[in-house]
Amino acid sequence: MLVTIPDLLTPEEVAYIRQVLEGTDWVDGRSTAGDQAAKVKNNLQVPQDSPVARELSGIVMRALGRSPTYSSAALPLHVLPPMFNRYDEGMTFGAHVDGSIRVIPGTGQRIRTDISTTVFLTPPEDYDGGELVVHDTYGEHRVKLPAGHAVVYPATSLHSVSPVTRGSRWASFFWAQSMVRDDWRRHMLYDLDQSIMRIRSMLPDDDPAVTGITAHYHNMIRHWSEI
Ligand SMILES: O=C(O)CCC(=O)C(=O)O
Ligand SMILES: [Fe+2]
Repeated sequence: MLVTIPDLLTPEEVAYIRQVLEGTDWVDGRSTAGDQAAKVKNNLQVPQDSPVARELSGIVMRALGRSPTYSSAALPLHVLPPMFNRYDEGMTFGAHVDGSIRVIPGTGQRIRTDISTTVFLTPPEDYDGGELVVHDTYGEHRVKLPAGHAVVYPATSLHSVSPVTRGSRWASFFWAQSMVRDDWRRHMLYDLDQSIMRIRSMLPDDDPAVTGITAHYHNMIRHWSEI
């Protein structure tokens, strides 16, 4: 399941993050990639342990905390600190699958990467190319969103970033371990949650139909979650 989250970051947050990123050092993105991904990866990243990365990561984490869409789509158990990357003209990231296990810097805790997220930080009119291309069972999805918007997709899917042919594409990207490992189950829960919200806009919260379907949602989570 691929879910877009409009305005995850406010325009002020995007402007602040971009301003800080303007003045920071970037390193070769291959430093955090596994063997196969490193061969097809050509981008730049902010070093994960730099004070800038830590500060900006916090802004993105707080934005996730206020997003009901992220919570509902990802059902996150652990979120790795968001990182920051850029693709200047000619840069690209070929087809790869993200590494399945990553270590939370500082704590050493291992997390399983169930869900990948990209938060776009550059307005689409400022660059050509640079689409995130996600392959799933229904085919290929090309994603290029306004600055501040995010896309959430299963970390199990093959994906790539097409070459940037003009300008520079900046983004924040990160992984989460979900309480529900299976993408199809998460999809069903997300659809059910959307339907519950529509039903709740039509019926009072104490209507037996509302309590019944809400109980069903929670019982499915209880049944499927690993925490
Ligand atoms: O830049 C992006 O949108 C995705 C980055 C990515 O796929 C990765 O770092 O593994
Ligand atoms: Fe990736």
